Amino acid sequence: GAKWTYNGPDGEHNWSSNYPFCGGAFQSPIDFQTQLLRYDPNLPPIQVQNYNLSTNEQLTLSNNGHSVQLSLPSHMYISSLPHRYSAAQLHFHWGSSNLLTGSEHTVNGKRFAGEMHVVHFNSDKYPNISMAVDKHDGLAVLGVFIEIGEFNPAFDKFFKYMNGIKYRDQKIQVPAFNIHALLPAHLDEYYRYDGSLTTPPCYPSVLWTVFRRPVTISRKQFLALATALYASYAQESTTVPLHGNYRKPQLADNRVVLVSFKD
Ligand SMILES: NS(=O)(=O)c1c(F)c(F)c(S(=O)(=O)CCO)c(N[C@H]2CCCc3ccccc32)c1F
Ligand SMILES: [Zn+2]
Repeated sequence: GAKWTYNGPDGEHNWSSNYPFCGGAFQSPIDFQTQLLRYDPNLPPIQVQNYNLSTNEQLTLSNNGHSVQLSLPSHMYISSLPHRYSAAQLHFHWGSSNLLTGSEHTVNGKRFAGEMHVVHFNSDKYPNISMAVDKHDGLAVLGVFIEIGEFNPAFDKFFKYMNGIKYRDQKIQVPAFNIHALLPAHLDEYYRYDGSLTTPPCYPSVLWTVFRRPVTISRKQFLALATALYASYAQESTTVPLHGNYRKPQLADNRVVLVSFKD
């Protein structure tokens, strides 16, 4: 599709000229404002299966020009939703080296340092993510806020390979590891709403689950993420740093955000 960026003439305010859904309803991310929240006691804890991958599996770590993404095998899935949602990939959104605020969702205007998304597709109904990506019940994304704090050994399982994918479309194979270790504590506490892809084509096809509790990574780990990658190709003479890859909050319209916690 047409090229798009997070800033400049192809930035998010112009996405809708090439990608009409980006100007439509049910867009993501949104700001989780207290007055939008409604406690729902029937929201079950999130349960995932087969996230503890064996180290003799290999995953593809790639720089797609918009984010760093890690491919995930489809035998990983979410088991606590009405349909089975099988994993496809995980990726990140972050700020920049001097702007430690790059999450997409915000909580009463508070922006976290970054946000991880684990993208799944409805494998009960669709054979692969390409067939699911534009269907109303096609995708389920788990969102995890990232804060600066303690060093996080789980993230280093692939952060240490970032120098191999500095430029757009570079990819490497990395040993698989326990993806569950990337998730926060308390998978029973989360925000839930109907939304969209936060990048073009912005299809309103995502059941969002954003965990209340953040994970922490160290400042050194965050800077590695925020400064290692370029959105430009290796052979290009002008380098374009890959940072600030987060969409601003969209209108909630009259959407309700369900929460699984009372406080
Ligand atoms: N924030 S977000 O909405 O979760 C989100 C991103 F922000 C994001 F950058 C990506 S991307 O890395 O693929 C680059 C642009 O599509 C995705 N990809 C998804 C949806 C598009 C098709 C597809 C096909 C295979 C695997 C994953 C995906 C994405 F879903
Ligand atoms: Zn994302």
